[in-house]
Amino acid sequence: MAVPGWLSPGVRLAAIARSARLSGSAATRQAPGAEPVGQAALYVHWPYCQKRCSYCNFNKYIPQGLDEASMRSCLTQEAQTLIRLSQVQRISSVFFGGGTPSLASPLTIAAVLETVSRCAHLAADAEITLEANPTSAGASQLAAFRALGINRLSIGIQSLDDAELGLLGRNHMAAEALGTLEEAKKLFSGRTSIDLIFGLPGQSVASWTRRLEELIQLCDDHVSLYQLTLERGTSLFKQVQQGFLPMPEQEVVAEMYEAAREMLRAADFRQYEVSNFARNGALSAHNLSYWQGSQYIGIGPGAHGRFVPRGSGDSLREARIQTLEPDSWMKEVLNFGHGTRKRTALSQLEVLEEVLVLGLRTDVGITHQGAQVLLERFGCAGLSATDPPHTAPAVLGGQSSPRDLNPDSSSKQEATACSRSPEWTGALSGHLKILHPI
Ligand SMILES: C[S@@+](CC[C@H](N)C(=O)[O-])C[C@H]1O[C@@H](n2cnc3c(N)ncnc32)[C@H](O)[C@@H]1O
Ligand SMILES: C[S@@+](CC[C@H](N)C(=O)[O-])C[C@H]1O[C@@H](n2cnc3c(N)ncnc32)[C@H](O)[C@@H]1O
Ligand code: SF4
Repeated sequence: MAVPGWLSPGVRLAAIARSARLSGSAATRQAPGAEPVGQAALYVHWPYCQKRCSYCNFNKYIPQGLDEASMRSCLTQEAQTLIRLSQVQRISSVFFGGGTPSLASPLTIAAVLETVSRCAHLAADAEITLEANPTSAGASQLAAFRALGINRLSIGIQSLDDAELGLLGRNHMAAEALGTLEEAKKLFSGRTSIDLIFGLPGQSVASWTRRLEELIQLCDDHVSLYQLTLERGTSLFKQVQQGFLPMPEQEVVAEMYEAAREMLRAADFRQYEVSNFARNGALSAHNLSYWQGSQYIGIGPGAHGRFVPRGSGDSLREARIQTLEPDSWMKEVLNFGHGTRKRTALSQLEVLEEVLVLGLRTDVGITHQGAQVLLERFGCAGLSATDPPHTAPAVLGGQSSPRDLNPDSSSKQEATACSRSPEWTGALSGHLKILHPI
């Protein structure tokens, strides 16, 4: 299963399993995988931060003599190359993530948006998100970002406790976070999101819920809650390994999560994904498009993408990763027009697996209607999602059980075989009955 790690920061399987119980609530969104092929979401990675947080292993660098004009020109060049390669006519949403994209100059953000609008249709009301760190440097430009077209802001508040912020190695204090939130709510009313982390060393259920209660009084209409993941290679990981910091027990962390869900529900938030809560319909269109299995293009160092490179005559969706290190990435963009380091053609079965796993993260889950669309889209029209598993001889090199149906190979020939295989459909049917037992 090749779902990128960044899709689930801090969320463990236990939490996913818990949230699967949500499956089956009001199905108002588009069926998974039903996105028109002529459109994609666009992710733009800004790889720089002012300081390394103690827990973070995302692709980020502390800049030394950053040449922002070159970075800008490479981002626009890569956006142009990959949008053309995908042949999409419409970009449905744009997300500037990082790293700390609020440290980029408004000129850079504007240049990327201008290029996107030149290469494809970007609707005036398309969701365009920027992640901001609540430092004075990050917050000072918010009005400028709003003016150039950013219409959703995601603020990395993480905690309202200064001691916890110190432990996390953040370079902001709780007061700055609250100041940035106030400012953001004026500029991005109804479209300001906050990120919080729970399950920190030394944190108790009581200290977590007290701070969360405070934030629920002050926040806007979107909250993301991430359980801390101890990532190898981070300084927090080392401190915990060496016994200097005690991690809370898993049961305590589970209690934190359940308590937070309850509090947010009481404040009219809908939990629409394992880690995400929205009220007044403020669901993130961009992040939803990941969970719905839509195409997305990733530009910038280390960005991930999932799209069909129709411009080169291909018809299979590819998982793409851009070169991680910014200077190497820039050289590649200058030489080739893009810095794609890894391309993996995905078989239809692999795409379907991703769609199923990601769909399970949402409250809508995998519905019968969505399953039908999937079956039709992946070449199995006419077979019902509730058909019993077939037992005919396997086509996939002797594999016969659902668990085995995960071919590493992604050759086009095999993908075609997969899509028509009765075993494949049977495996899917079996899964669907488990996932959505209405
Ligand atoms: C990679 S950051 C980028 C945005 C911005 N620089 C910030 O720190 O908010 C996006 C989100 O991932 C979260 N994150 C990063 N590492 C994490 C970890 N080890 N466990 C849980 N969440 C993590 C961050 O806290 C943040 O809310
Ligand atoms: C953890 S999510 C936080 C989203 C936020 N809570 C919101 O509601 O908008 C955002 C982070 O995931 C990572 N990310 C998102 N899309 C990505 C992509 N296509 N390629 C690489 N990283 C991505 C980036 O590090 C980004 O900072
Ligand atoms: S500011 Fe965000 S991206 Fe940068 S190190 Fe901290 S958590 Fe990671």
